[in-house]
Amino acid sequence: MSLYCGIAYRRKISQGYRLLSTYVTKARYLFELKEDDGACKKAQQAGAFYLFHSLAPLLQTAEHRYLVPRFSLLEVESLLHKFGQDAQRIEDSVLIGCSEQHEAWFALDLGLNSSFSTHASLPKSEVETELQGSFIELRKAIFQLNSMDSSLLFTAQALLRWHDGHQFCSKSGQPTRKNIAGSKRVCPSNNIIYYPQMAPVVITLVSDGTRCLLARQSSFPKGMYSALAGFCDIGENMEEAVRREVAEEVGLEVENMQFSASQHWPFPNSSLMIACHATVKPGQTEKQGLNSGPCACHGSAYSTEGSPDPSCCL
Ligand SMILES: NC(=O)C1=CN([C@@H]2O[C@H](COP(=O)(O)OP(=O)(O)OC[C@H]3O[C@@H](n4cnc5c(N)ncnc54)[C@H](O)[C@@H]3O)[C@@H](O)[C@H]2O)C=CC1
Ligand SMILES: [Mg+2]
Repeated sequence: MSLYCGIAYRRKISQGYRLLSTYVTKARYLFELKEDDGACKKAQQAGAFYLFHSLAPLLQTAEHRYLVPRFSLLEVESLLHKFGQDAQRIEDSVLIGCSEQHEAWFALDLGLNSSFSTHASLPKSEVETELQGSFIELRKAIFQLNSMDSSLLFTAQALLRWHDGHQFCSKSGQPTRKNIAGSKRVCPSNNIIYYPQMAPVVITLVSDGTRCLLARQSSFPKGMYSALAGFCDIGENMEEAVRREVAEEVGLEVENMQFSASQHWPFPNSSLMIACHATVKPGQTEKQGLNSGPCACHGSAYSTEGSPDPSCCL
């Protein structure tokens, strides 16, 4: 279906929302907010805002867990007013989801320099005092957040980071303009549309049927091992990326593979982590890293320096 037909179809269908599942109506509502600036602005009126400072989310502590406070549009406006800024800064916010009742959720970064040149970063510690919370690095907070909060904050951070890094058109050099939802940026001089991007990454647990292979990079903390991961090259499908990464990093040839699960991962930039299980032939389990040469560390993990650095254990 063409995009135009798709929108018309969705509008027509919207009259019959009640007949559709909650998930479908929610997905279509979010699509509408991404396409229609007026609808998205209206949704901000009754929406909820998650606040960030230089990509760190505002969190509050409660019994060894982090809570993620949300603010109404009025509360955000009043906060901005208190720090000498006007409500125009809210146009820097990005849509990150909505509730089943269609309360739209947005994220706004008060620390990044605003696209509106008059709006500088707000003072972090004064905002923290005012809001009775702390801006905490997301990586450090992950394990004290519930899964819904961490998924929303992952999305928010990735989107805020993408907008911060894509303020100019790579063809004309002119400033690009975001739509209200933040689902795209457009260059006014040539109408090129930029959409948020993420890089596909395969992460593969290799096995010979009885044992699994873990490896470590020299940048990992001591004692940390993981499955093999790598960015997909342009033109590759998932299967080719798995075969190449396993060959490159540990010198093994994959015989079979199976998709297992996937996850968005915002660090250090937005990736779509595609998790697979792969097997190598039982007779072909001699590993050969790029830097470490053949290894025969059956049963015990060891580390060599250098990167990429498959210190492995099969
Ligand atoms: N086992 C692991 O190494 C784990 C990795 N991850 C995630 O997977 C990602 C990929 O894993 P790596 O082993 O680092 O990948 P990798 O094995 O492909 O090596 C990284 C190198 O790939 C090149 N590269 C190609 N496309 C790139 C792109 N779009 N962005 C950045 N570099 C690119 C760069 O030269 C970079 O130094 C990591 O950034 C990390 O976020 C997550 C959990 C575990
Ligand atoms: Mg790798």
